[in-house]
Amino acid sequence: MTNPTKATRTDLRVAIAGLGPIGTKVAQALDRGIDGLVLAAVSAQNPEKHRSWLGDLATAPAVLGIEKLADVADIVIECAPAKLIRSIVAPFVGSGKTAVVLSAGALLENEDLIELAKQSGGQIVVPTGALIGLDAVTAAAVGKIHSVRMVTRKPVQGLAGAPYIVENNIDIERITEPLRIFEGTAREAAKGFPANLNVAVALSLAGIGPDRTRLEIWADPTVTRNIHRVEVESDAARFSMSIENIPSENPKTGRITALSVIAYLRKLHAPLRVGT
Ligand SMILES: NC(=O)C1=CN([C@@H]2O[C@H](COP(=O)(O)OP(=O)(O)OC[C@H]3O[C@@H](n4cnc5c(N)ncnc54)[C@H](O)[C@@H]3O)[C@@H](O)[C@H]2O)C=CC1
Ligand SMILES: O=C([O-])CC(=O)C(=O)O
Repeated sequence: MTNPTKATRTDLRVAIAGLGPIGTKVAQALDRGIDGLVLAAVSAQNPEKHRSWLGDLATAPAVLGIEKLADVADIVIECAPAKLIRSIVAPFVGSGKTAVVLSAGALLENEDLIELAKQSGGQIVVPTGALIGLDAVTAAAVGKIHSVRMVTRKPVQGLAGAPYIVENNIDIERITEPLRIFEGTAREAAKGFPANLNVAVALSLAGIGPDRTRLEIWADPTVTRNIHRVEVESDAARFSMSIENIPSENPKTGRITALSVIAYLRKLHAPLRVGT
């Protein structure tokens, strides 16, 4: 028997832009069922490549170009190459909808998207992703944060090909011990490592901004995980946190990133929300 007091609600329609390790896992989780949400559409560069597993889903989503997603969905999960951020996010936030942005580094060069969301009543959500503790950082930022420092260590294949490494002719392929390859701000890291250090930008947006958040990056042949250690000094608390991410099929991307998006989606209609 149905509960007569239970309000009826229309499911929110979710679109996924980019079917790499993040998009694939989130699509499968939505298909298995997340309360109040339905997977409406996906975008892929090469839809043919995904035909088999998409065909195994209980409910097949529409497969559309990124420019069509906002016609059929209320929320988009942007998990595509960073250069596509504007074409994915603008149609959603410009029509008062939500865009969950994984390519957080690219927000710094597309800050007007935040203004667009403000004008249109939309929202850009940067999930905690591959990082840890952004709830504590946003809480500390309500008071005064004095400093935020992050040290990242990645195996060589988690950094290979980054523009900063190529432009500076840094030879990391043959290193046998840890090598510090970068020291600077989160803004500088976003330019030099657009597909490797979104976490640094997410941290900076939660805290004291991309120009005051300091970062070191180490190429470390002795580790197999993407390791981030963060230290925060504030007038409310001093805290340090670290996370050791197991890489997904994309060595630059930790497995936990997709789980963070799924956790966010589960919270949207949950009767109990834990964490800010
Ligand atoms: N915020 C965070 O904590 C983290 C963010 N990221 C970022 O999230 C994004 C996605 O990560 P991954 O899934 O590992 O990336 P990926 O590069 O493995 O997958 C992206 C997918 O988008 C597809 N694509 C390319 N052009 C497309 C188009 N025009 N339309 C639709 N799809 C297109 C690609 O074929 C690929 O399958 C990246 O920008 C990555 O840097 C990754 C890890 C952590
Ligand atoms: O920030 C990123 O783009 C990815 C990352 O470091 C991780 O998954 O550990």
